Amino acid sequence: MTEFWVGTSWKMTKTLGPAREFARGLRARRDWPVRPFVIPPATALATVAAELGPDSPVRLGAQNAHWEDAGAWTGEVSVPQVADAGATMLEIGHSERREHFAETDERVNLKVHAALRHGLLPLICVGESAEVRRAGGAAEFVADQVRMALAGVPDAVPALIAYEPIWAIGAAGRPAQPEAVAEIAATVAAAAGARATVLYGGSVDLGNAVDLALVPGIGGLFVGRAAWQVSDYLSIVDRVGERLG
Ligand SMILES: O=C[C@H](O)COP(=O)(O)O
Repeated sequence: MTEFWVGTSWKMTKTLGPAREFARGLRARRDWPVRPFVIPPATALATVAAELGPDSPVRLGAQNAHWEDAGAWTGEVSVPQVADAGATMLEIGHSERREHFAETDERVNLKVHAALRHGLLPLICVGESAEVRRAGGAAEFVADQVRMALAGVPDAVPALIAYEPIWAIGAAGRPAQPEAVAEIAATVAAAAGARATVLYGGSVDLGNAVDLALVPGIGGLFVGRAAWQVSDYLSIVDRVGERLG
């Protein structure tokens, strides 16, 4: 297995049946040429964890958790709760959460600390809007997001940073060019130091995965729609694994 990460977030898709089916497809896989991870909705975490089994090489993540450990926060889940359900990593600061759920840089930082307090690996999402990129401020914007997310976190603590430009995400998005990704990967590395592994996300698919995986400074791919079928996810894993292996 290379150290290169390839994972998918299901966002708000899949009830328990399809979640179980995806997890069975992962469990059936014996050899992994990359470091796999899957990030189901909170409702499916325990089911997927049970299907994967205790020693699975597939890392399980939660899409969100509150920064407090417990309390009167109706509708929220805490880091201890998602950990109890099987998560060992925590996605924080996805642009959809920043835009729709008031996930500010301050809250991102609180959630990073909460994840680390409970031994979860933070997967911190950063990325600029189309307006910021057009104005020439993408690198500075992303560097600021990274610095604020990691404020107060000791240098030696590992973290994954997913660079996901907002304009690249989703059905209306277009994948970033490798040159732009390389520039931001270097920017993130400078802001976060050696503890950070930089992933790229935003309209990754089978056709562009290798080009994006080969970008200097990129240590993983974070895939959405193109990996929501387990066979499609495994095709991306295989194609990237063949080129990096
Ligand atoms: O969580 C994954 C990213 O938001 C990318 O989503 P996408 O591959 O569907 O553009």
